[in-house]
Amino acid sequence: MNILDKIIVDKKREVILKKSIIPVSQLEASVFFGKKTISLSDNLRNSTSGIIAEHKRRSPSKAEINYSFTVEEVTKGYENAGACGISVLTDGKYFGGSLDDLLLARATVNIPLLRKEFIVDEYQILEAKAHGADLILLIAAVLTREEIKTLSEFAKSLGLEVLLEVHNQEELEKSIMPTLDMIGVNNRNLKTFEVSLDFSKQLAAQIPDDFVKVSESGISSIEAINELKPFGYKGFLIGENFMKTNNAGKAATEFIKQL
Ligand SMILES: O=P(O)(O)OC[C@@H](O)[C@@H](O)c1c[nH]c2ccccc12
Repeated sequence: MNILDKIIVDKKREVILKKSIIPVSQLEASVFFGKKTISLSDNLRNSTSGIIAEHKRRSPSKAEINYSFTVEEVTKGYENAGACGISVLTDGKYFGGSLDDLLLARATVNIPLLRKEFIVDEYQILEAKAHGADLILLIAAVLTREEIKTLSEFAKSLGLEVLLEVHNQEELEKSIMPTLDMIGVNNRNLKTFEVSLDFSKQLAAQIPDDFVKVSESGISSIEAINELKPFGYKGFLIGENFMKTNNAGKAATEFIKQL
């Protein structure tokens, strides 16, 4: 079994357990159900930098990136740096994140927040809304077209935007539908961890213009962004490059200043 399959098996068990402990009615009682969300796609369309900065403590490909920051200092730093939005990893087992991280981020910043999670069930979208997210991620590699449709429609019904992540042409072709706002090409193969900007470059032309194009992972230089922009990319998701420093906010500030 590859790592992605393992994560999904664990995630499905986790969702079953959580559903039995926290009922939907409790999630729906959250103050965030009465609040409007902020649009990341609008921010990206109107930005010259397009940076979506990620809060990421560790990953399956890197045992430890950084455990010494608080969520507040990282997210405040990203907001002050001029990021268009922030991605918050909420998976615990593989990424060391939590829904509390999302809640703390929401209490700290006023820019769009992505719940970065392996979403397999509508329940997780309710959790995202209940903890202050503005958008969710759907990963084409682990969902059928029917699932992408149901989950994205559900997200939209709650006012959340949808970023759909693909890694190859087949995933892209099966996924295109009007309930998506942004399409992200992951430069990292989640099954093998191979990273190359070529994945973004190769798929760009096949992404219809109605979706904001986002390039995700393995971006660590201004040159990389300048290479990707001519392919139509408006958003750039960066985690490790900021989180591995001793001041993520400062690293993001210095990066964005050059764009
Ligand atoms: O740290 P990086 O290489 O800058 O990557 C950030 C982000 O793209 C990556 O964390 C990511 C992209 N898609 C995902 C899906 C699940 C978990 C994590 C991810």
